[in-house]
Amino acid sequence: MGYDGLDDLIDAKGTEKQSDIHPDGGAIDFDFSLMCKQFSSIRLGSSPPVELYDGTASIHGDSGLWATKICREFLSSSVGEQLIDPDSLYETWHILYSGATNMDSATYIPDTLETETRQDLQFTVDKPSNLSQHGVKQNDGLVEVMLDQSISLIPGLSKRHARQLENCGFHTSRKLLQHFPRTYVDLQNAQVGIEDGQYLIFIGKIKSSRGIRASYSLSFLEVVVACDVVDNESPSTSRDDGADLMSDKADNGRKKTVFLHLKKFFRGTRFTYLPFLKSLEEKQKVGDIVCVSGKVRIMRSKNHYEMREYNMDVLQDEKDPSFCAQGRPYPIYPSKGGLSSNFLRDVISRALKVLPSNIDPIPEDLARDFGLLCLHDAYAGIHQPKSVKEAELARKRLVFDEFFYLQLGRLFQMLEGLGTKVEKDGLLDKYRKSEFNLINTDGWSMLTKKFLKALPYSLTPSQLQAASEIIWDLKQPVPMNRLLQGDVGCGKTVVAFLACLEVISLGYQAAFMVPTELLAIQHYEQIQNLLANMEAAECKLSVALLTGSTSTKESRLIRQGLQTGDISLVIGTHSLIAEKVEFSALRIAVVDEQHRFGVIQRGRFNSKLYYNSISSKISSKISEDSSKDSVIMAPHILAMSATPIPRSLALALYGDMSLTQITDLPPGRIPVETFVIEGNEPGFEKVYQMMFDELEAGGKIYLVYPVIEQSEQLPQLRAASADLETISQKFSGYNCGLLHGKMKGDEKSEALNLFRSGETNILLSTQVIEIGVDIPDASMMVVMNAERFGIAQLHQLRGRVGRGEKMSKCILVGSTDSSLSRLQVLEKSSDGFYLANMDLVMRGPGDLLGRKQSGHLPEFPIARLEIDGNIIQDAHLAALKILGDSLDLEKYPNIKAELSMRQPLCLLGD
Ligand SMILES: Nc1ncnc2c1ncn2[C@@H]1O[C@H](COP(=O)(O)OP(=O)(O)OP(=O)(O)O)[C@@H](O)[C@H]1O
Repeated sequence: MGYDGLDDLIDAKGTEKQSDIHPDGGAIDFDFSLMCKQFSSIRLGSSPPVELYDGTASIHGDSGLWATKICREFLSSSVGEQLIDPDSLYETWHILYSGATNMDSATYIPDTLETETRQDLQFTVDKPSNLSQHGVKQNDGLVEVMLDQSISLIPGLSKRHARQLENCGFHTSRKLLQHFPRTYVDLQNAQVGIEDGQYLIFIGKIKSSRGIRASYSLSFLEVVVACDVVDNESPSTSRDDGADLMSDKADNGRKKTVFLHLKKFFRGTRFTYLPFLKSLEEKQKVGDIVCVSGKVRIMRSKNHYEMREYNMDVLQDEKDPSFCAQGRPYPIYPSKGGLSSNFLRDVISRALKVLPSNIDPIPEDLARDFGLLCLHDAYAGIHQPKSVKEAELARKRLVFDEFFYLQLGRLFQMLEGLGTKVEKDGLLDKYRKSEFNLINTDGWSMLTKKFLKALPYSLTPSQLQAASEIIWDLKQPVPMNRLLQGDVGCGKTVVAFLACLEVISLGYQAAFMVPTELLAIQHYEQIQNLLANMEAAECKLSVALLTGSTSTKESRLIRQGLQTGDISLVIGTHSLIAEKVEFSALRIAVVDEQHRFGVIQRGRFNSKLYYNSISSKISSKISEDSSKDSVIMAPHILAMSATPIPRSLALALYGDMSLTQITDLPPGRIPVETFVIEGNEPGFEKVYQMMFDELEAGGKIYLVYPVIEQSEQLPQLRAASADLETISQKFSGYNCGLLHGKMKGDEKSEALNLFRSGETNILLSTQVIEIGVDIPDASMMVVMNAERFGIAQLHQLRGRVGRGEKMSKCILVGSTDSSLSRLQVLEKSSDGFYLANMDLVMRGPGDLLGRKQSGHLPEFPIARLEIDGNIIQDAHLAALKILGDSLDLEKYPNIKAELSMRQPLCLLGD
C-alpha cells in the first residue's frame, strides 16, 4: 500500500488530502470508517479497541505511566473532582506531565471554533492553584462568588484563550454565563429518523474508544457508540447484540443498529503521545450506556454517523434510558467576535461545571414568594435545559434579576438622598400605595381652591383624584418624584397648574418645562386666561414665559425676577435649565411631555434646580417662615407623559417614580371617527371630498405630512411645503397655512394662531403638532403616508382633533394596500394605553418611545419589555420588600454587593 505503518498512513492521509482540512479550521476530516476498510487492523462496532500505537509506547512509556499515575492521584486528592471538568483530564495530566518532561506548551483546538480564530484559540491547562479559587469563599458572612472573578480562572482555559474571550467582552464568568442562547433547536429522539445535519439524541452503548495520533501534531479521540433505532427502510435488520437498549418488543423486527463516531480533535505535539491518548481512551468505558446528543453528519459507510458537536452523559443503572432520550432544547449561541456558538457552548459548559450552588444573593423565601428558581439552577436551566419549560423558568429568573436590581438601585438611590428613617419609610410607603383612593380638597390652599372654582369646567373624578394625590405628596417631608400619565387630551395640564398654585400659595416658586416653544406659549396663554377668571386681586400672580426666542433683555429681567422671587411661575422650554437661571425658592418643577427630554437631561434638570434653589435660598435668606427641613429639600418633580406608556415600560424607564394615571376623559368628548384609506387616485378623491364636506360644515382641518420637503430618495412621501400650492389650488375658496419645525418661533406661533382664530381653514403641518397642540374646534385630520408613523404616534396626532364637543374625523392615508392592516387597529380603538401596548408588542420599545428616549432605556440582555411586564412588577414589589426590611441593605450584604456590581445607579443620570 506504500505506507510504513498506520502512523505513516494517517500522516500521509492528513497531508495528501488538503481538501480534508475542515473548514472550521484545521481538524482533519477523514472518514475513519473508510480507512477501516483499507486497513483491516482497525475495526468498528463490536471489535475491542486496537492498540494502535504500541510502537511509540516504548519511547515514552515510562514517563507516560508515571504521568498517568500522578494524574490519577491528583484527581483523587485535595483538588477534588468536583472542580475538574472531566473533559479536562488530559489537561490536568498535561501540567504534571509537562513538569516532568519539559515539553512545549500543549494545545487543544476545539473543532468548534470559527476559521479565523481557530488558529489562535487553544485550550491548555489551568494551574492547580487556580482551581481552588473557583469555590465560594466565606468572607465576613459575604459570599464572594466566582461570578465576578476573571474568566481565566475557568479550568482548562489557556491564557491566550482567556485573552480572546476577554477581547470579546467576556471578562468574567458572569459575562460568559450571561451570554444567553439565541435560540434552541429541537433536539429530537433519533427514533424519528436520521438525516444529515439534524440535532438528535441517542441512547447507546460505548463499543470502542480510541485516542488516535493523526499526524505529528494532531490527534483525536474517537468514541464509537452503537445505538438501536427504528429502521424506516427495511422491516428487519441484523442487530448487534450489544446494542439492544432501546428495543421495544413490539418494534423488534424494525430496529437497526447505527454507529455514532464521536470525535474530538487535539492539536499539539504532546497530545499525540501515547499516555495522553491512553488517558483519553480510558475515560470512556467500553460497555457504558450513554446518552449522546448533538448534530449528526452522515458518513460514507452505511449506518455510520459522525458527531463532532455533542454532549455525552453516562447513564446510571437506575435512570430510565427512554426518559433520557426524550427530546430537549439544544442551545444555539450568538457568535461573538469570531467565537463560534459551539465554542461558546463548550466554555459555558465548563463554567457551569464549577459554578457553586450557593451563588444566589436573593434570599430563598423571597425567591419562593415570587416563584423563582435559584440563581444556580437558572444559569443551568438557560444553558442546558432539559425542557422548554425549564428554559422558560430559568429565563424568568434571569429577567427578574435584571429588573430587580434596576428597581432596587433606583429606590436605593432615592432613599440615600433622604435624611431620616421617617422620611425613608414615608417614601417607600408612597411607592407601595399604588392606588390612592382619597379625593380630598380640604387641605388645599385658598388660592388653589379659588383657581379650581374659577375653572370654566368641573374636573373629572380622575383629574380630582390625581390632583389630590399630588397635593398630598407636596405636603410630605420628602421630595415628590411622580409621573402623571393619561390619554391624549385627558386634561393633565390643569392638574399640573393646580399643583403649581399650591406651592405658590405657600410662598414658593414653580417651573413648568415643555419640549417646544409652541407648547410653552400655549400653556402660558392658557394659565393667563384661567387666572384672569379669578376675581380677587391678591390672586394675580406673576407668570413669565422663557424660551429660546425670548429677547436677551427680557430674559435677563425674567432671570432677575426668578432670583428675587418676584416671579412665582415660569413656563418655558429647556432654557429653564440653563446655568444662568437661578430660583429664589423653587418648590416644584413640572416637566411636560417629559419623555421628550432625555433621562440625562431630566437628571441635570433635577439636580440643577435643587442646587440653585438651595444656594439662592441660603444666600438671600428669604422665606423666614420655611422650616430648616424645607430649605434643604430638593424640589418636587411632576413629570407628565402624553404618550400613554405601558406600565412595564414606565417602570423600566421611571422605576424611581410614583405613577398617577388619569383614566377618564372630560365629559362630552366624542371618539374621533377614524378611516383608513389607500393613497391611490380613487382614495385621494374620496379624501378630498370628505375634506370639502368638513369645510362646508365649518370645520378646520390639519393635513399632516411625514416630511417638509420632497426628497429624491423617497419620492413616494408627500411633503408639506411641496403640497401647499396643490392644496391651495384644490381648495381655492379656503385659506391654507403651513407649519413645520424649520420655521422660526414667531412664524410658528403665528401660523398656529391663524388656524386657532379661524383665518386659516387648512393647516398643512409636519408632526410638530403632535405634542400638546390644543385647538378645540379643529375637527378633521388627514395623515399622509400614515404607515411612516408608529401606532402610538398616530394616536397622539389624532388627539389633536376631537378635543371639543364637535364630532371629529381622522383619515389615515396609507401608501400601499399592504400598509392598511396595521393602521386599521386605530379604526377599532381609541384607547391610548391599549394602542401603546399594541405598538410595544408589534414594534418594540424603541419604536414606541422614539429613538431619543429609547436610547435611554436600560439595556436588558434577556428581558423583553413587551412580554415581561408582569415580571417587572414583581421585581418592583420585591425591591420594595427588601428595602422595607433593610433601608440600607445591611441585612442583605450579598444583594448590596450584587447591586454595586451591576451598577444600575448610573442609569438614572442624576
Ligand atoms: N374636566 C374638563 N372638562 C372639560 N374640558 C377640560 C377638562 N379638563 C381639561 N379640559 C380641556 O381639555 C383640553 C385638553 O386638556 P390638556 O391640554 O390639559 O390635555 P392633555 O392631557 O395635556 O392632552 P395632550 O396630551 O393631548 O396635550 C383643553 O382644552 C382643556 O381646557
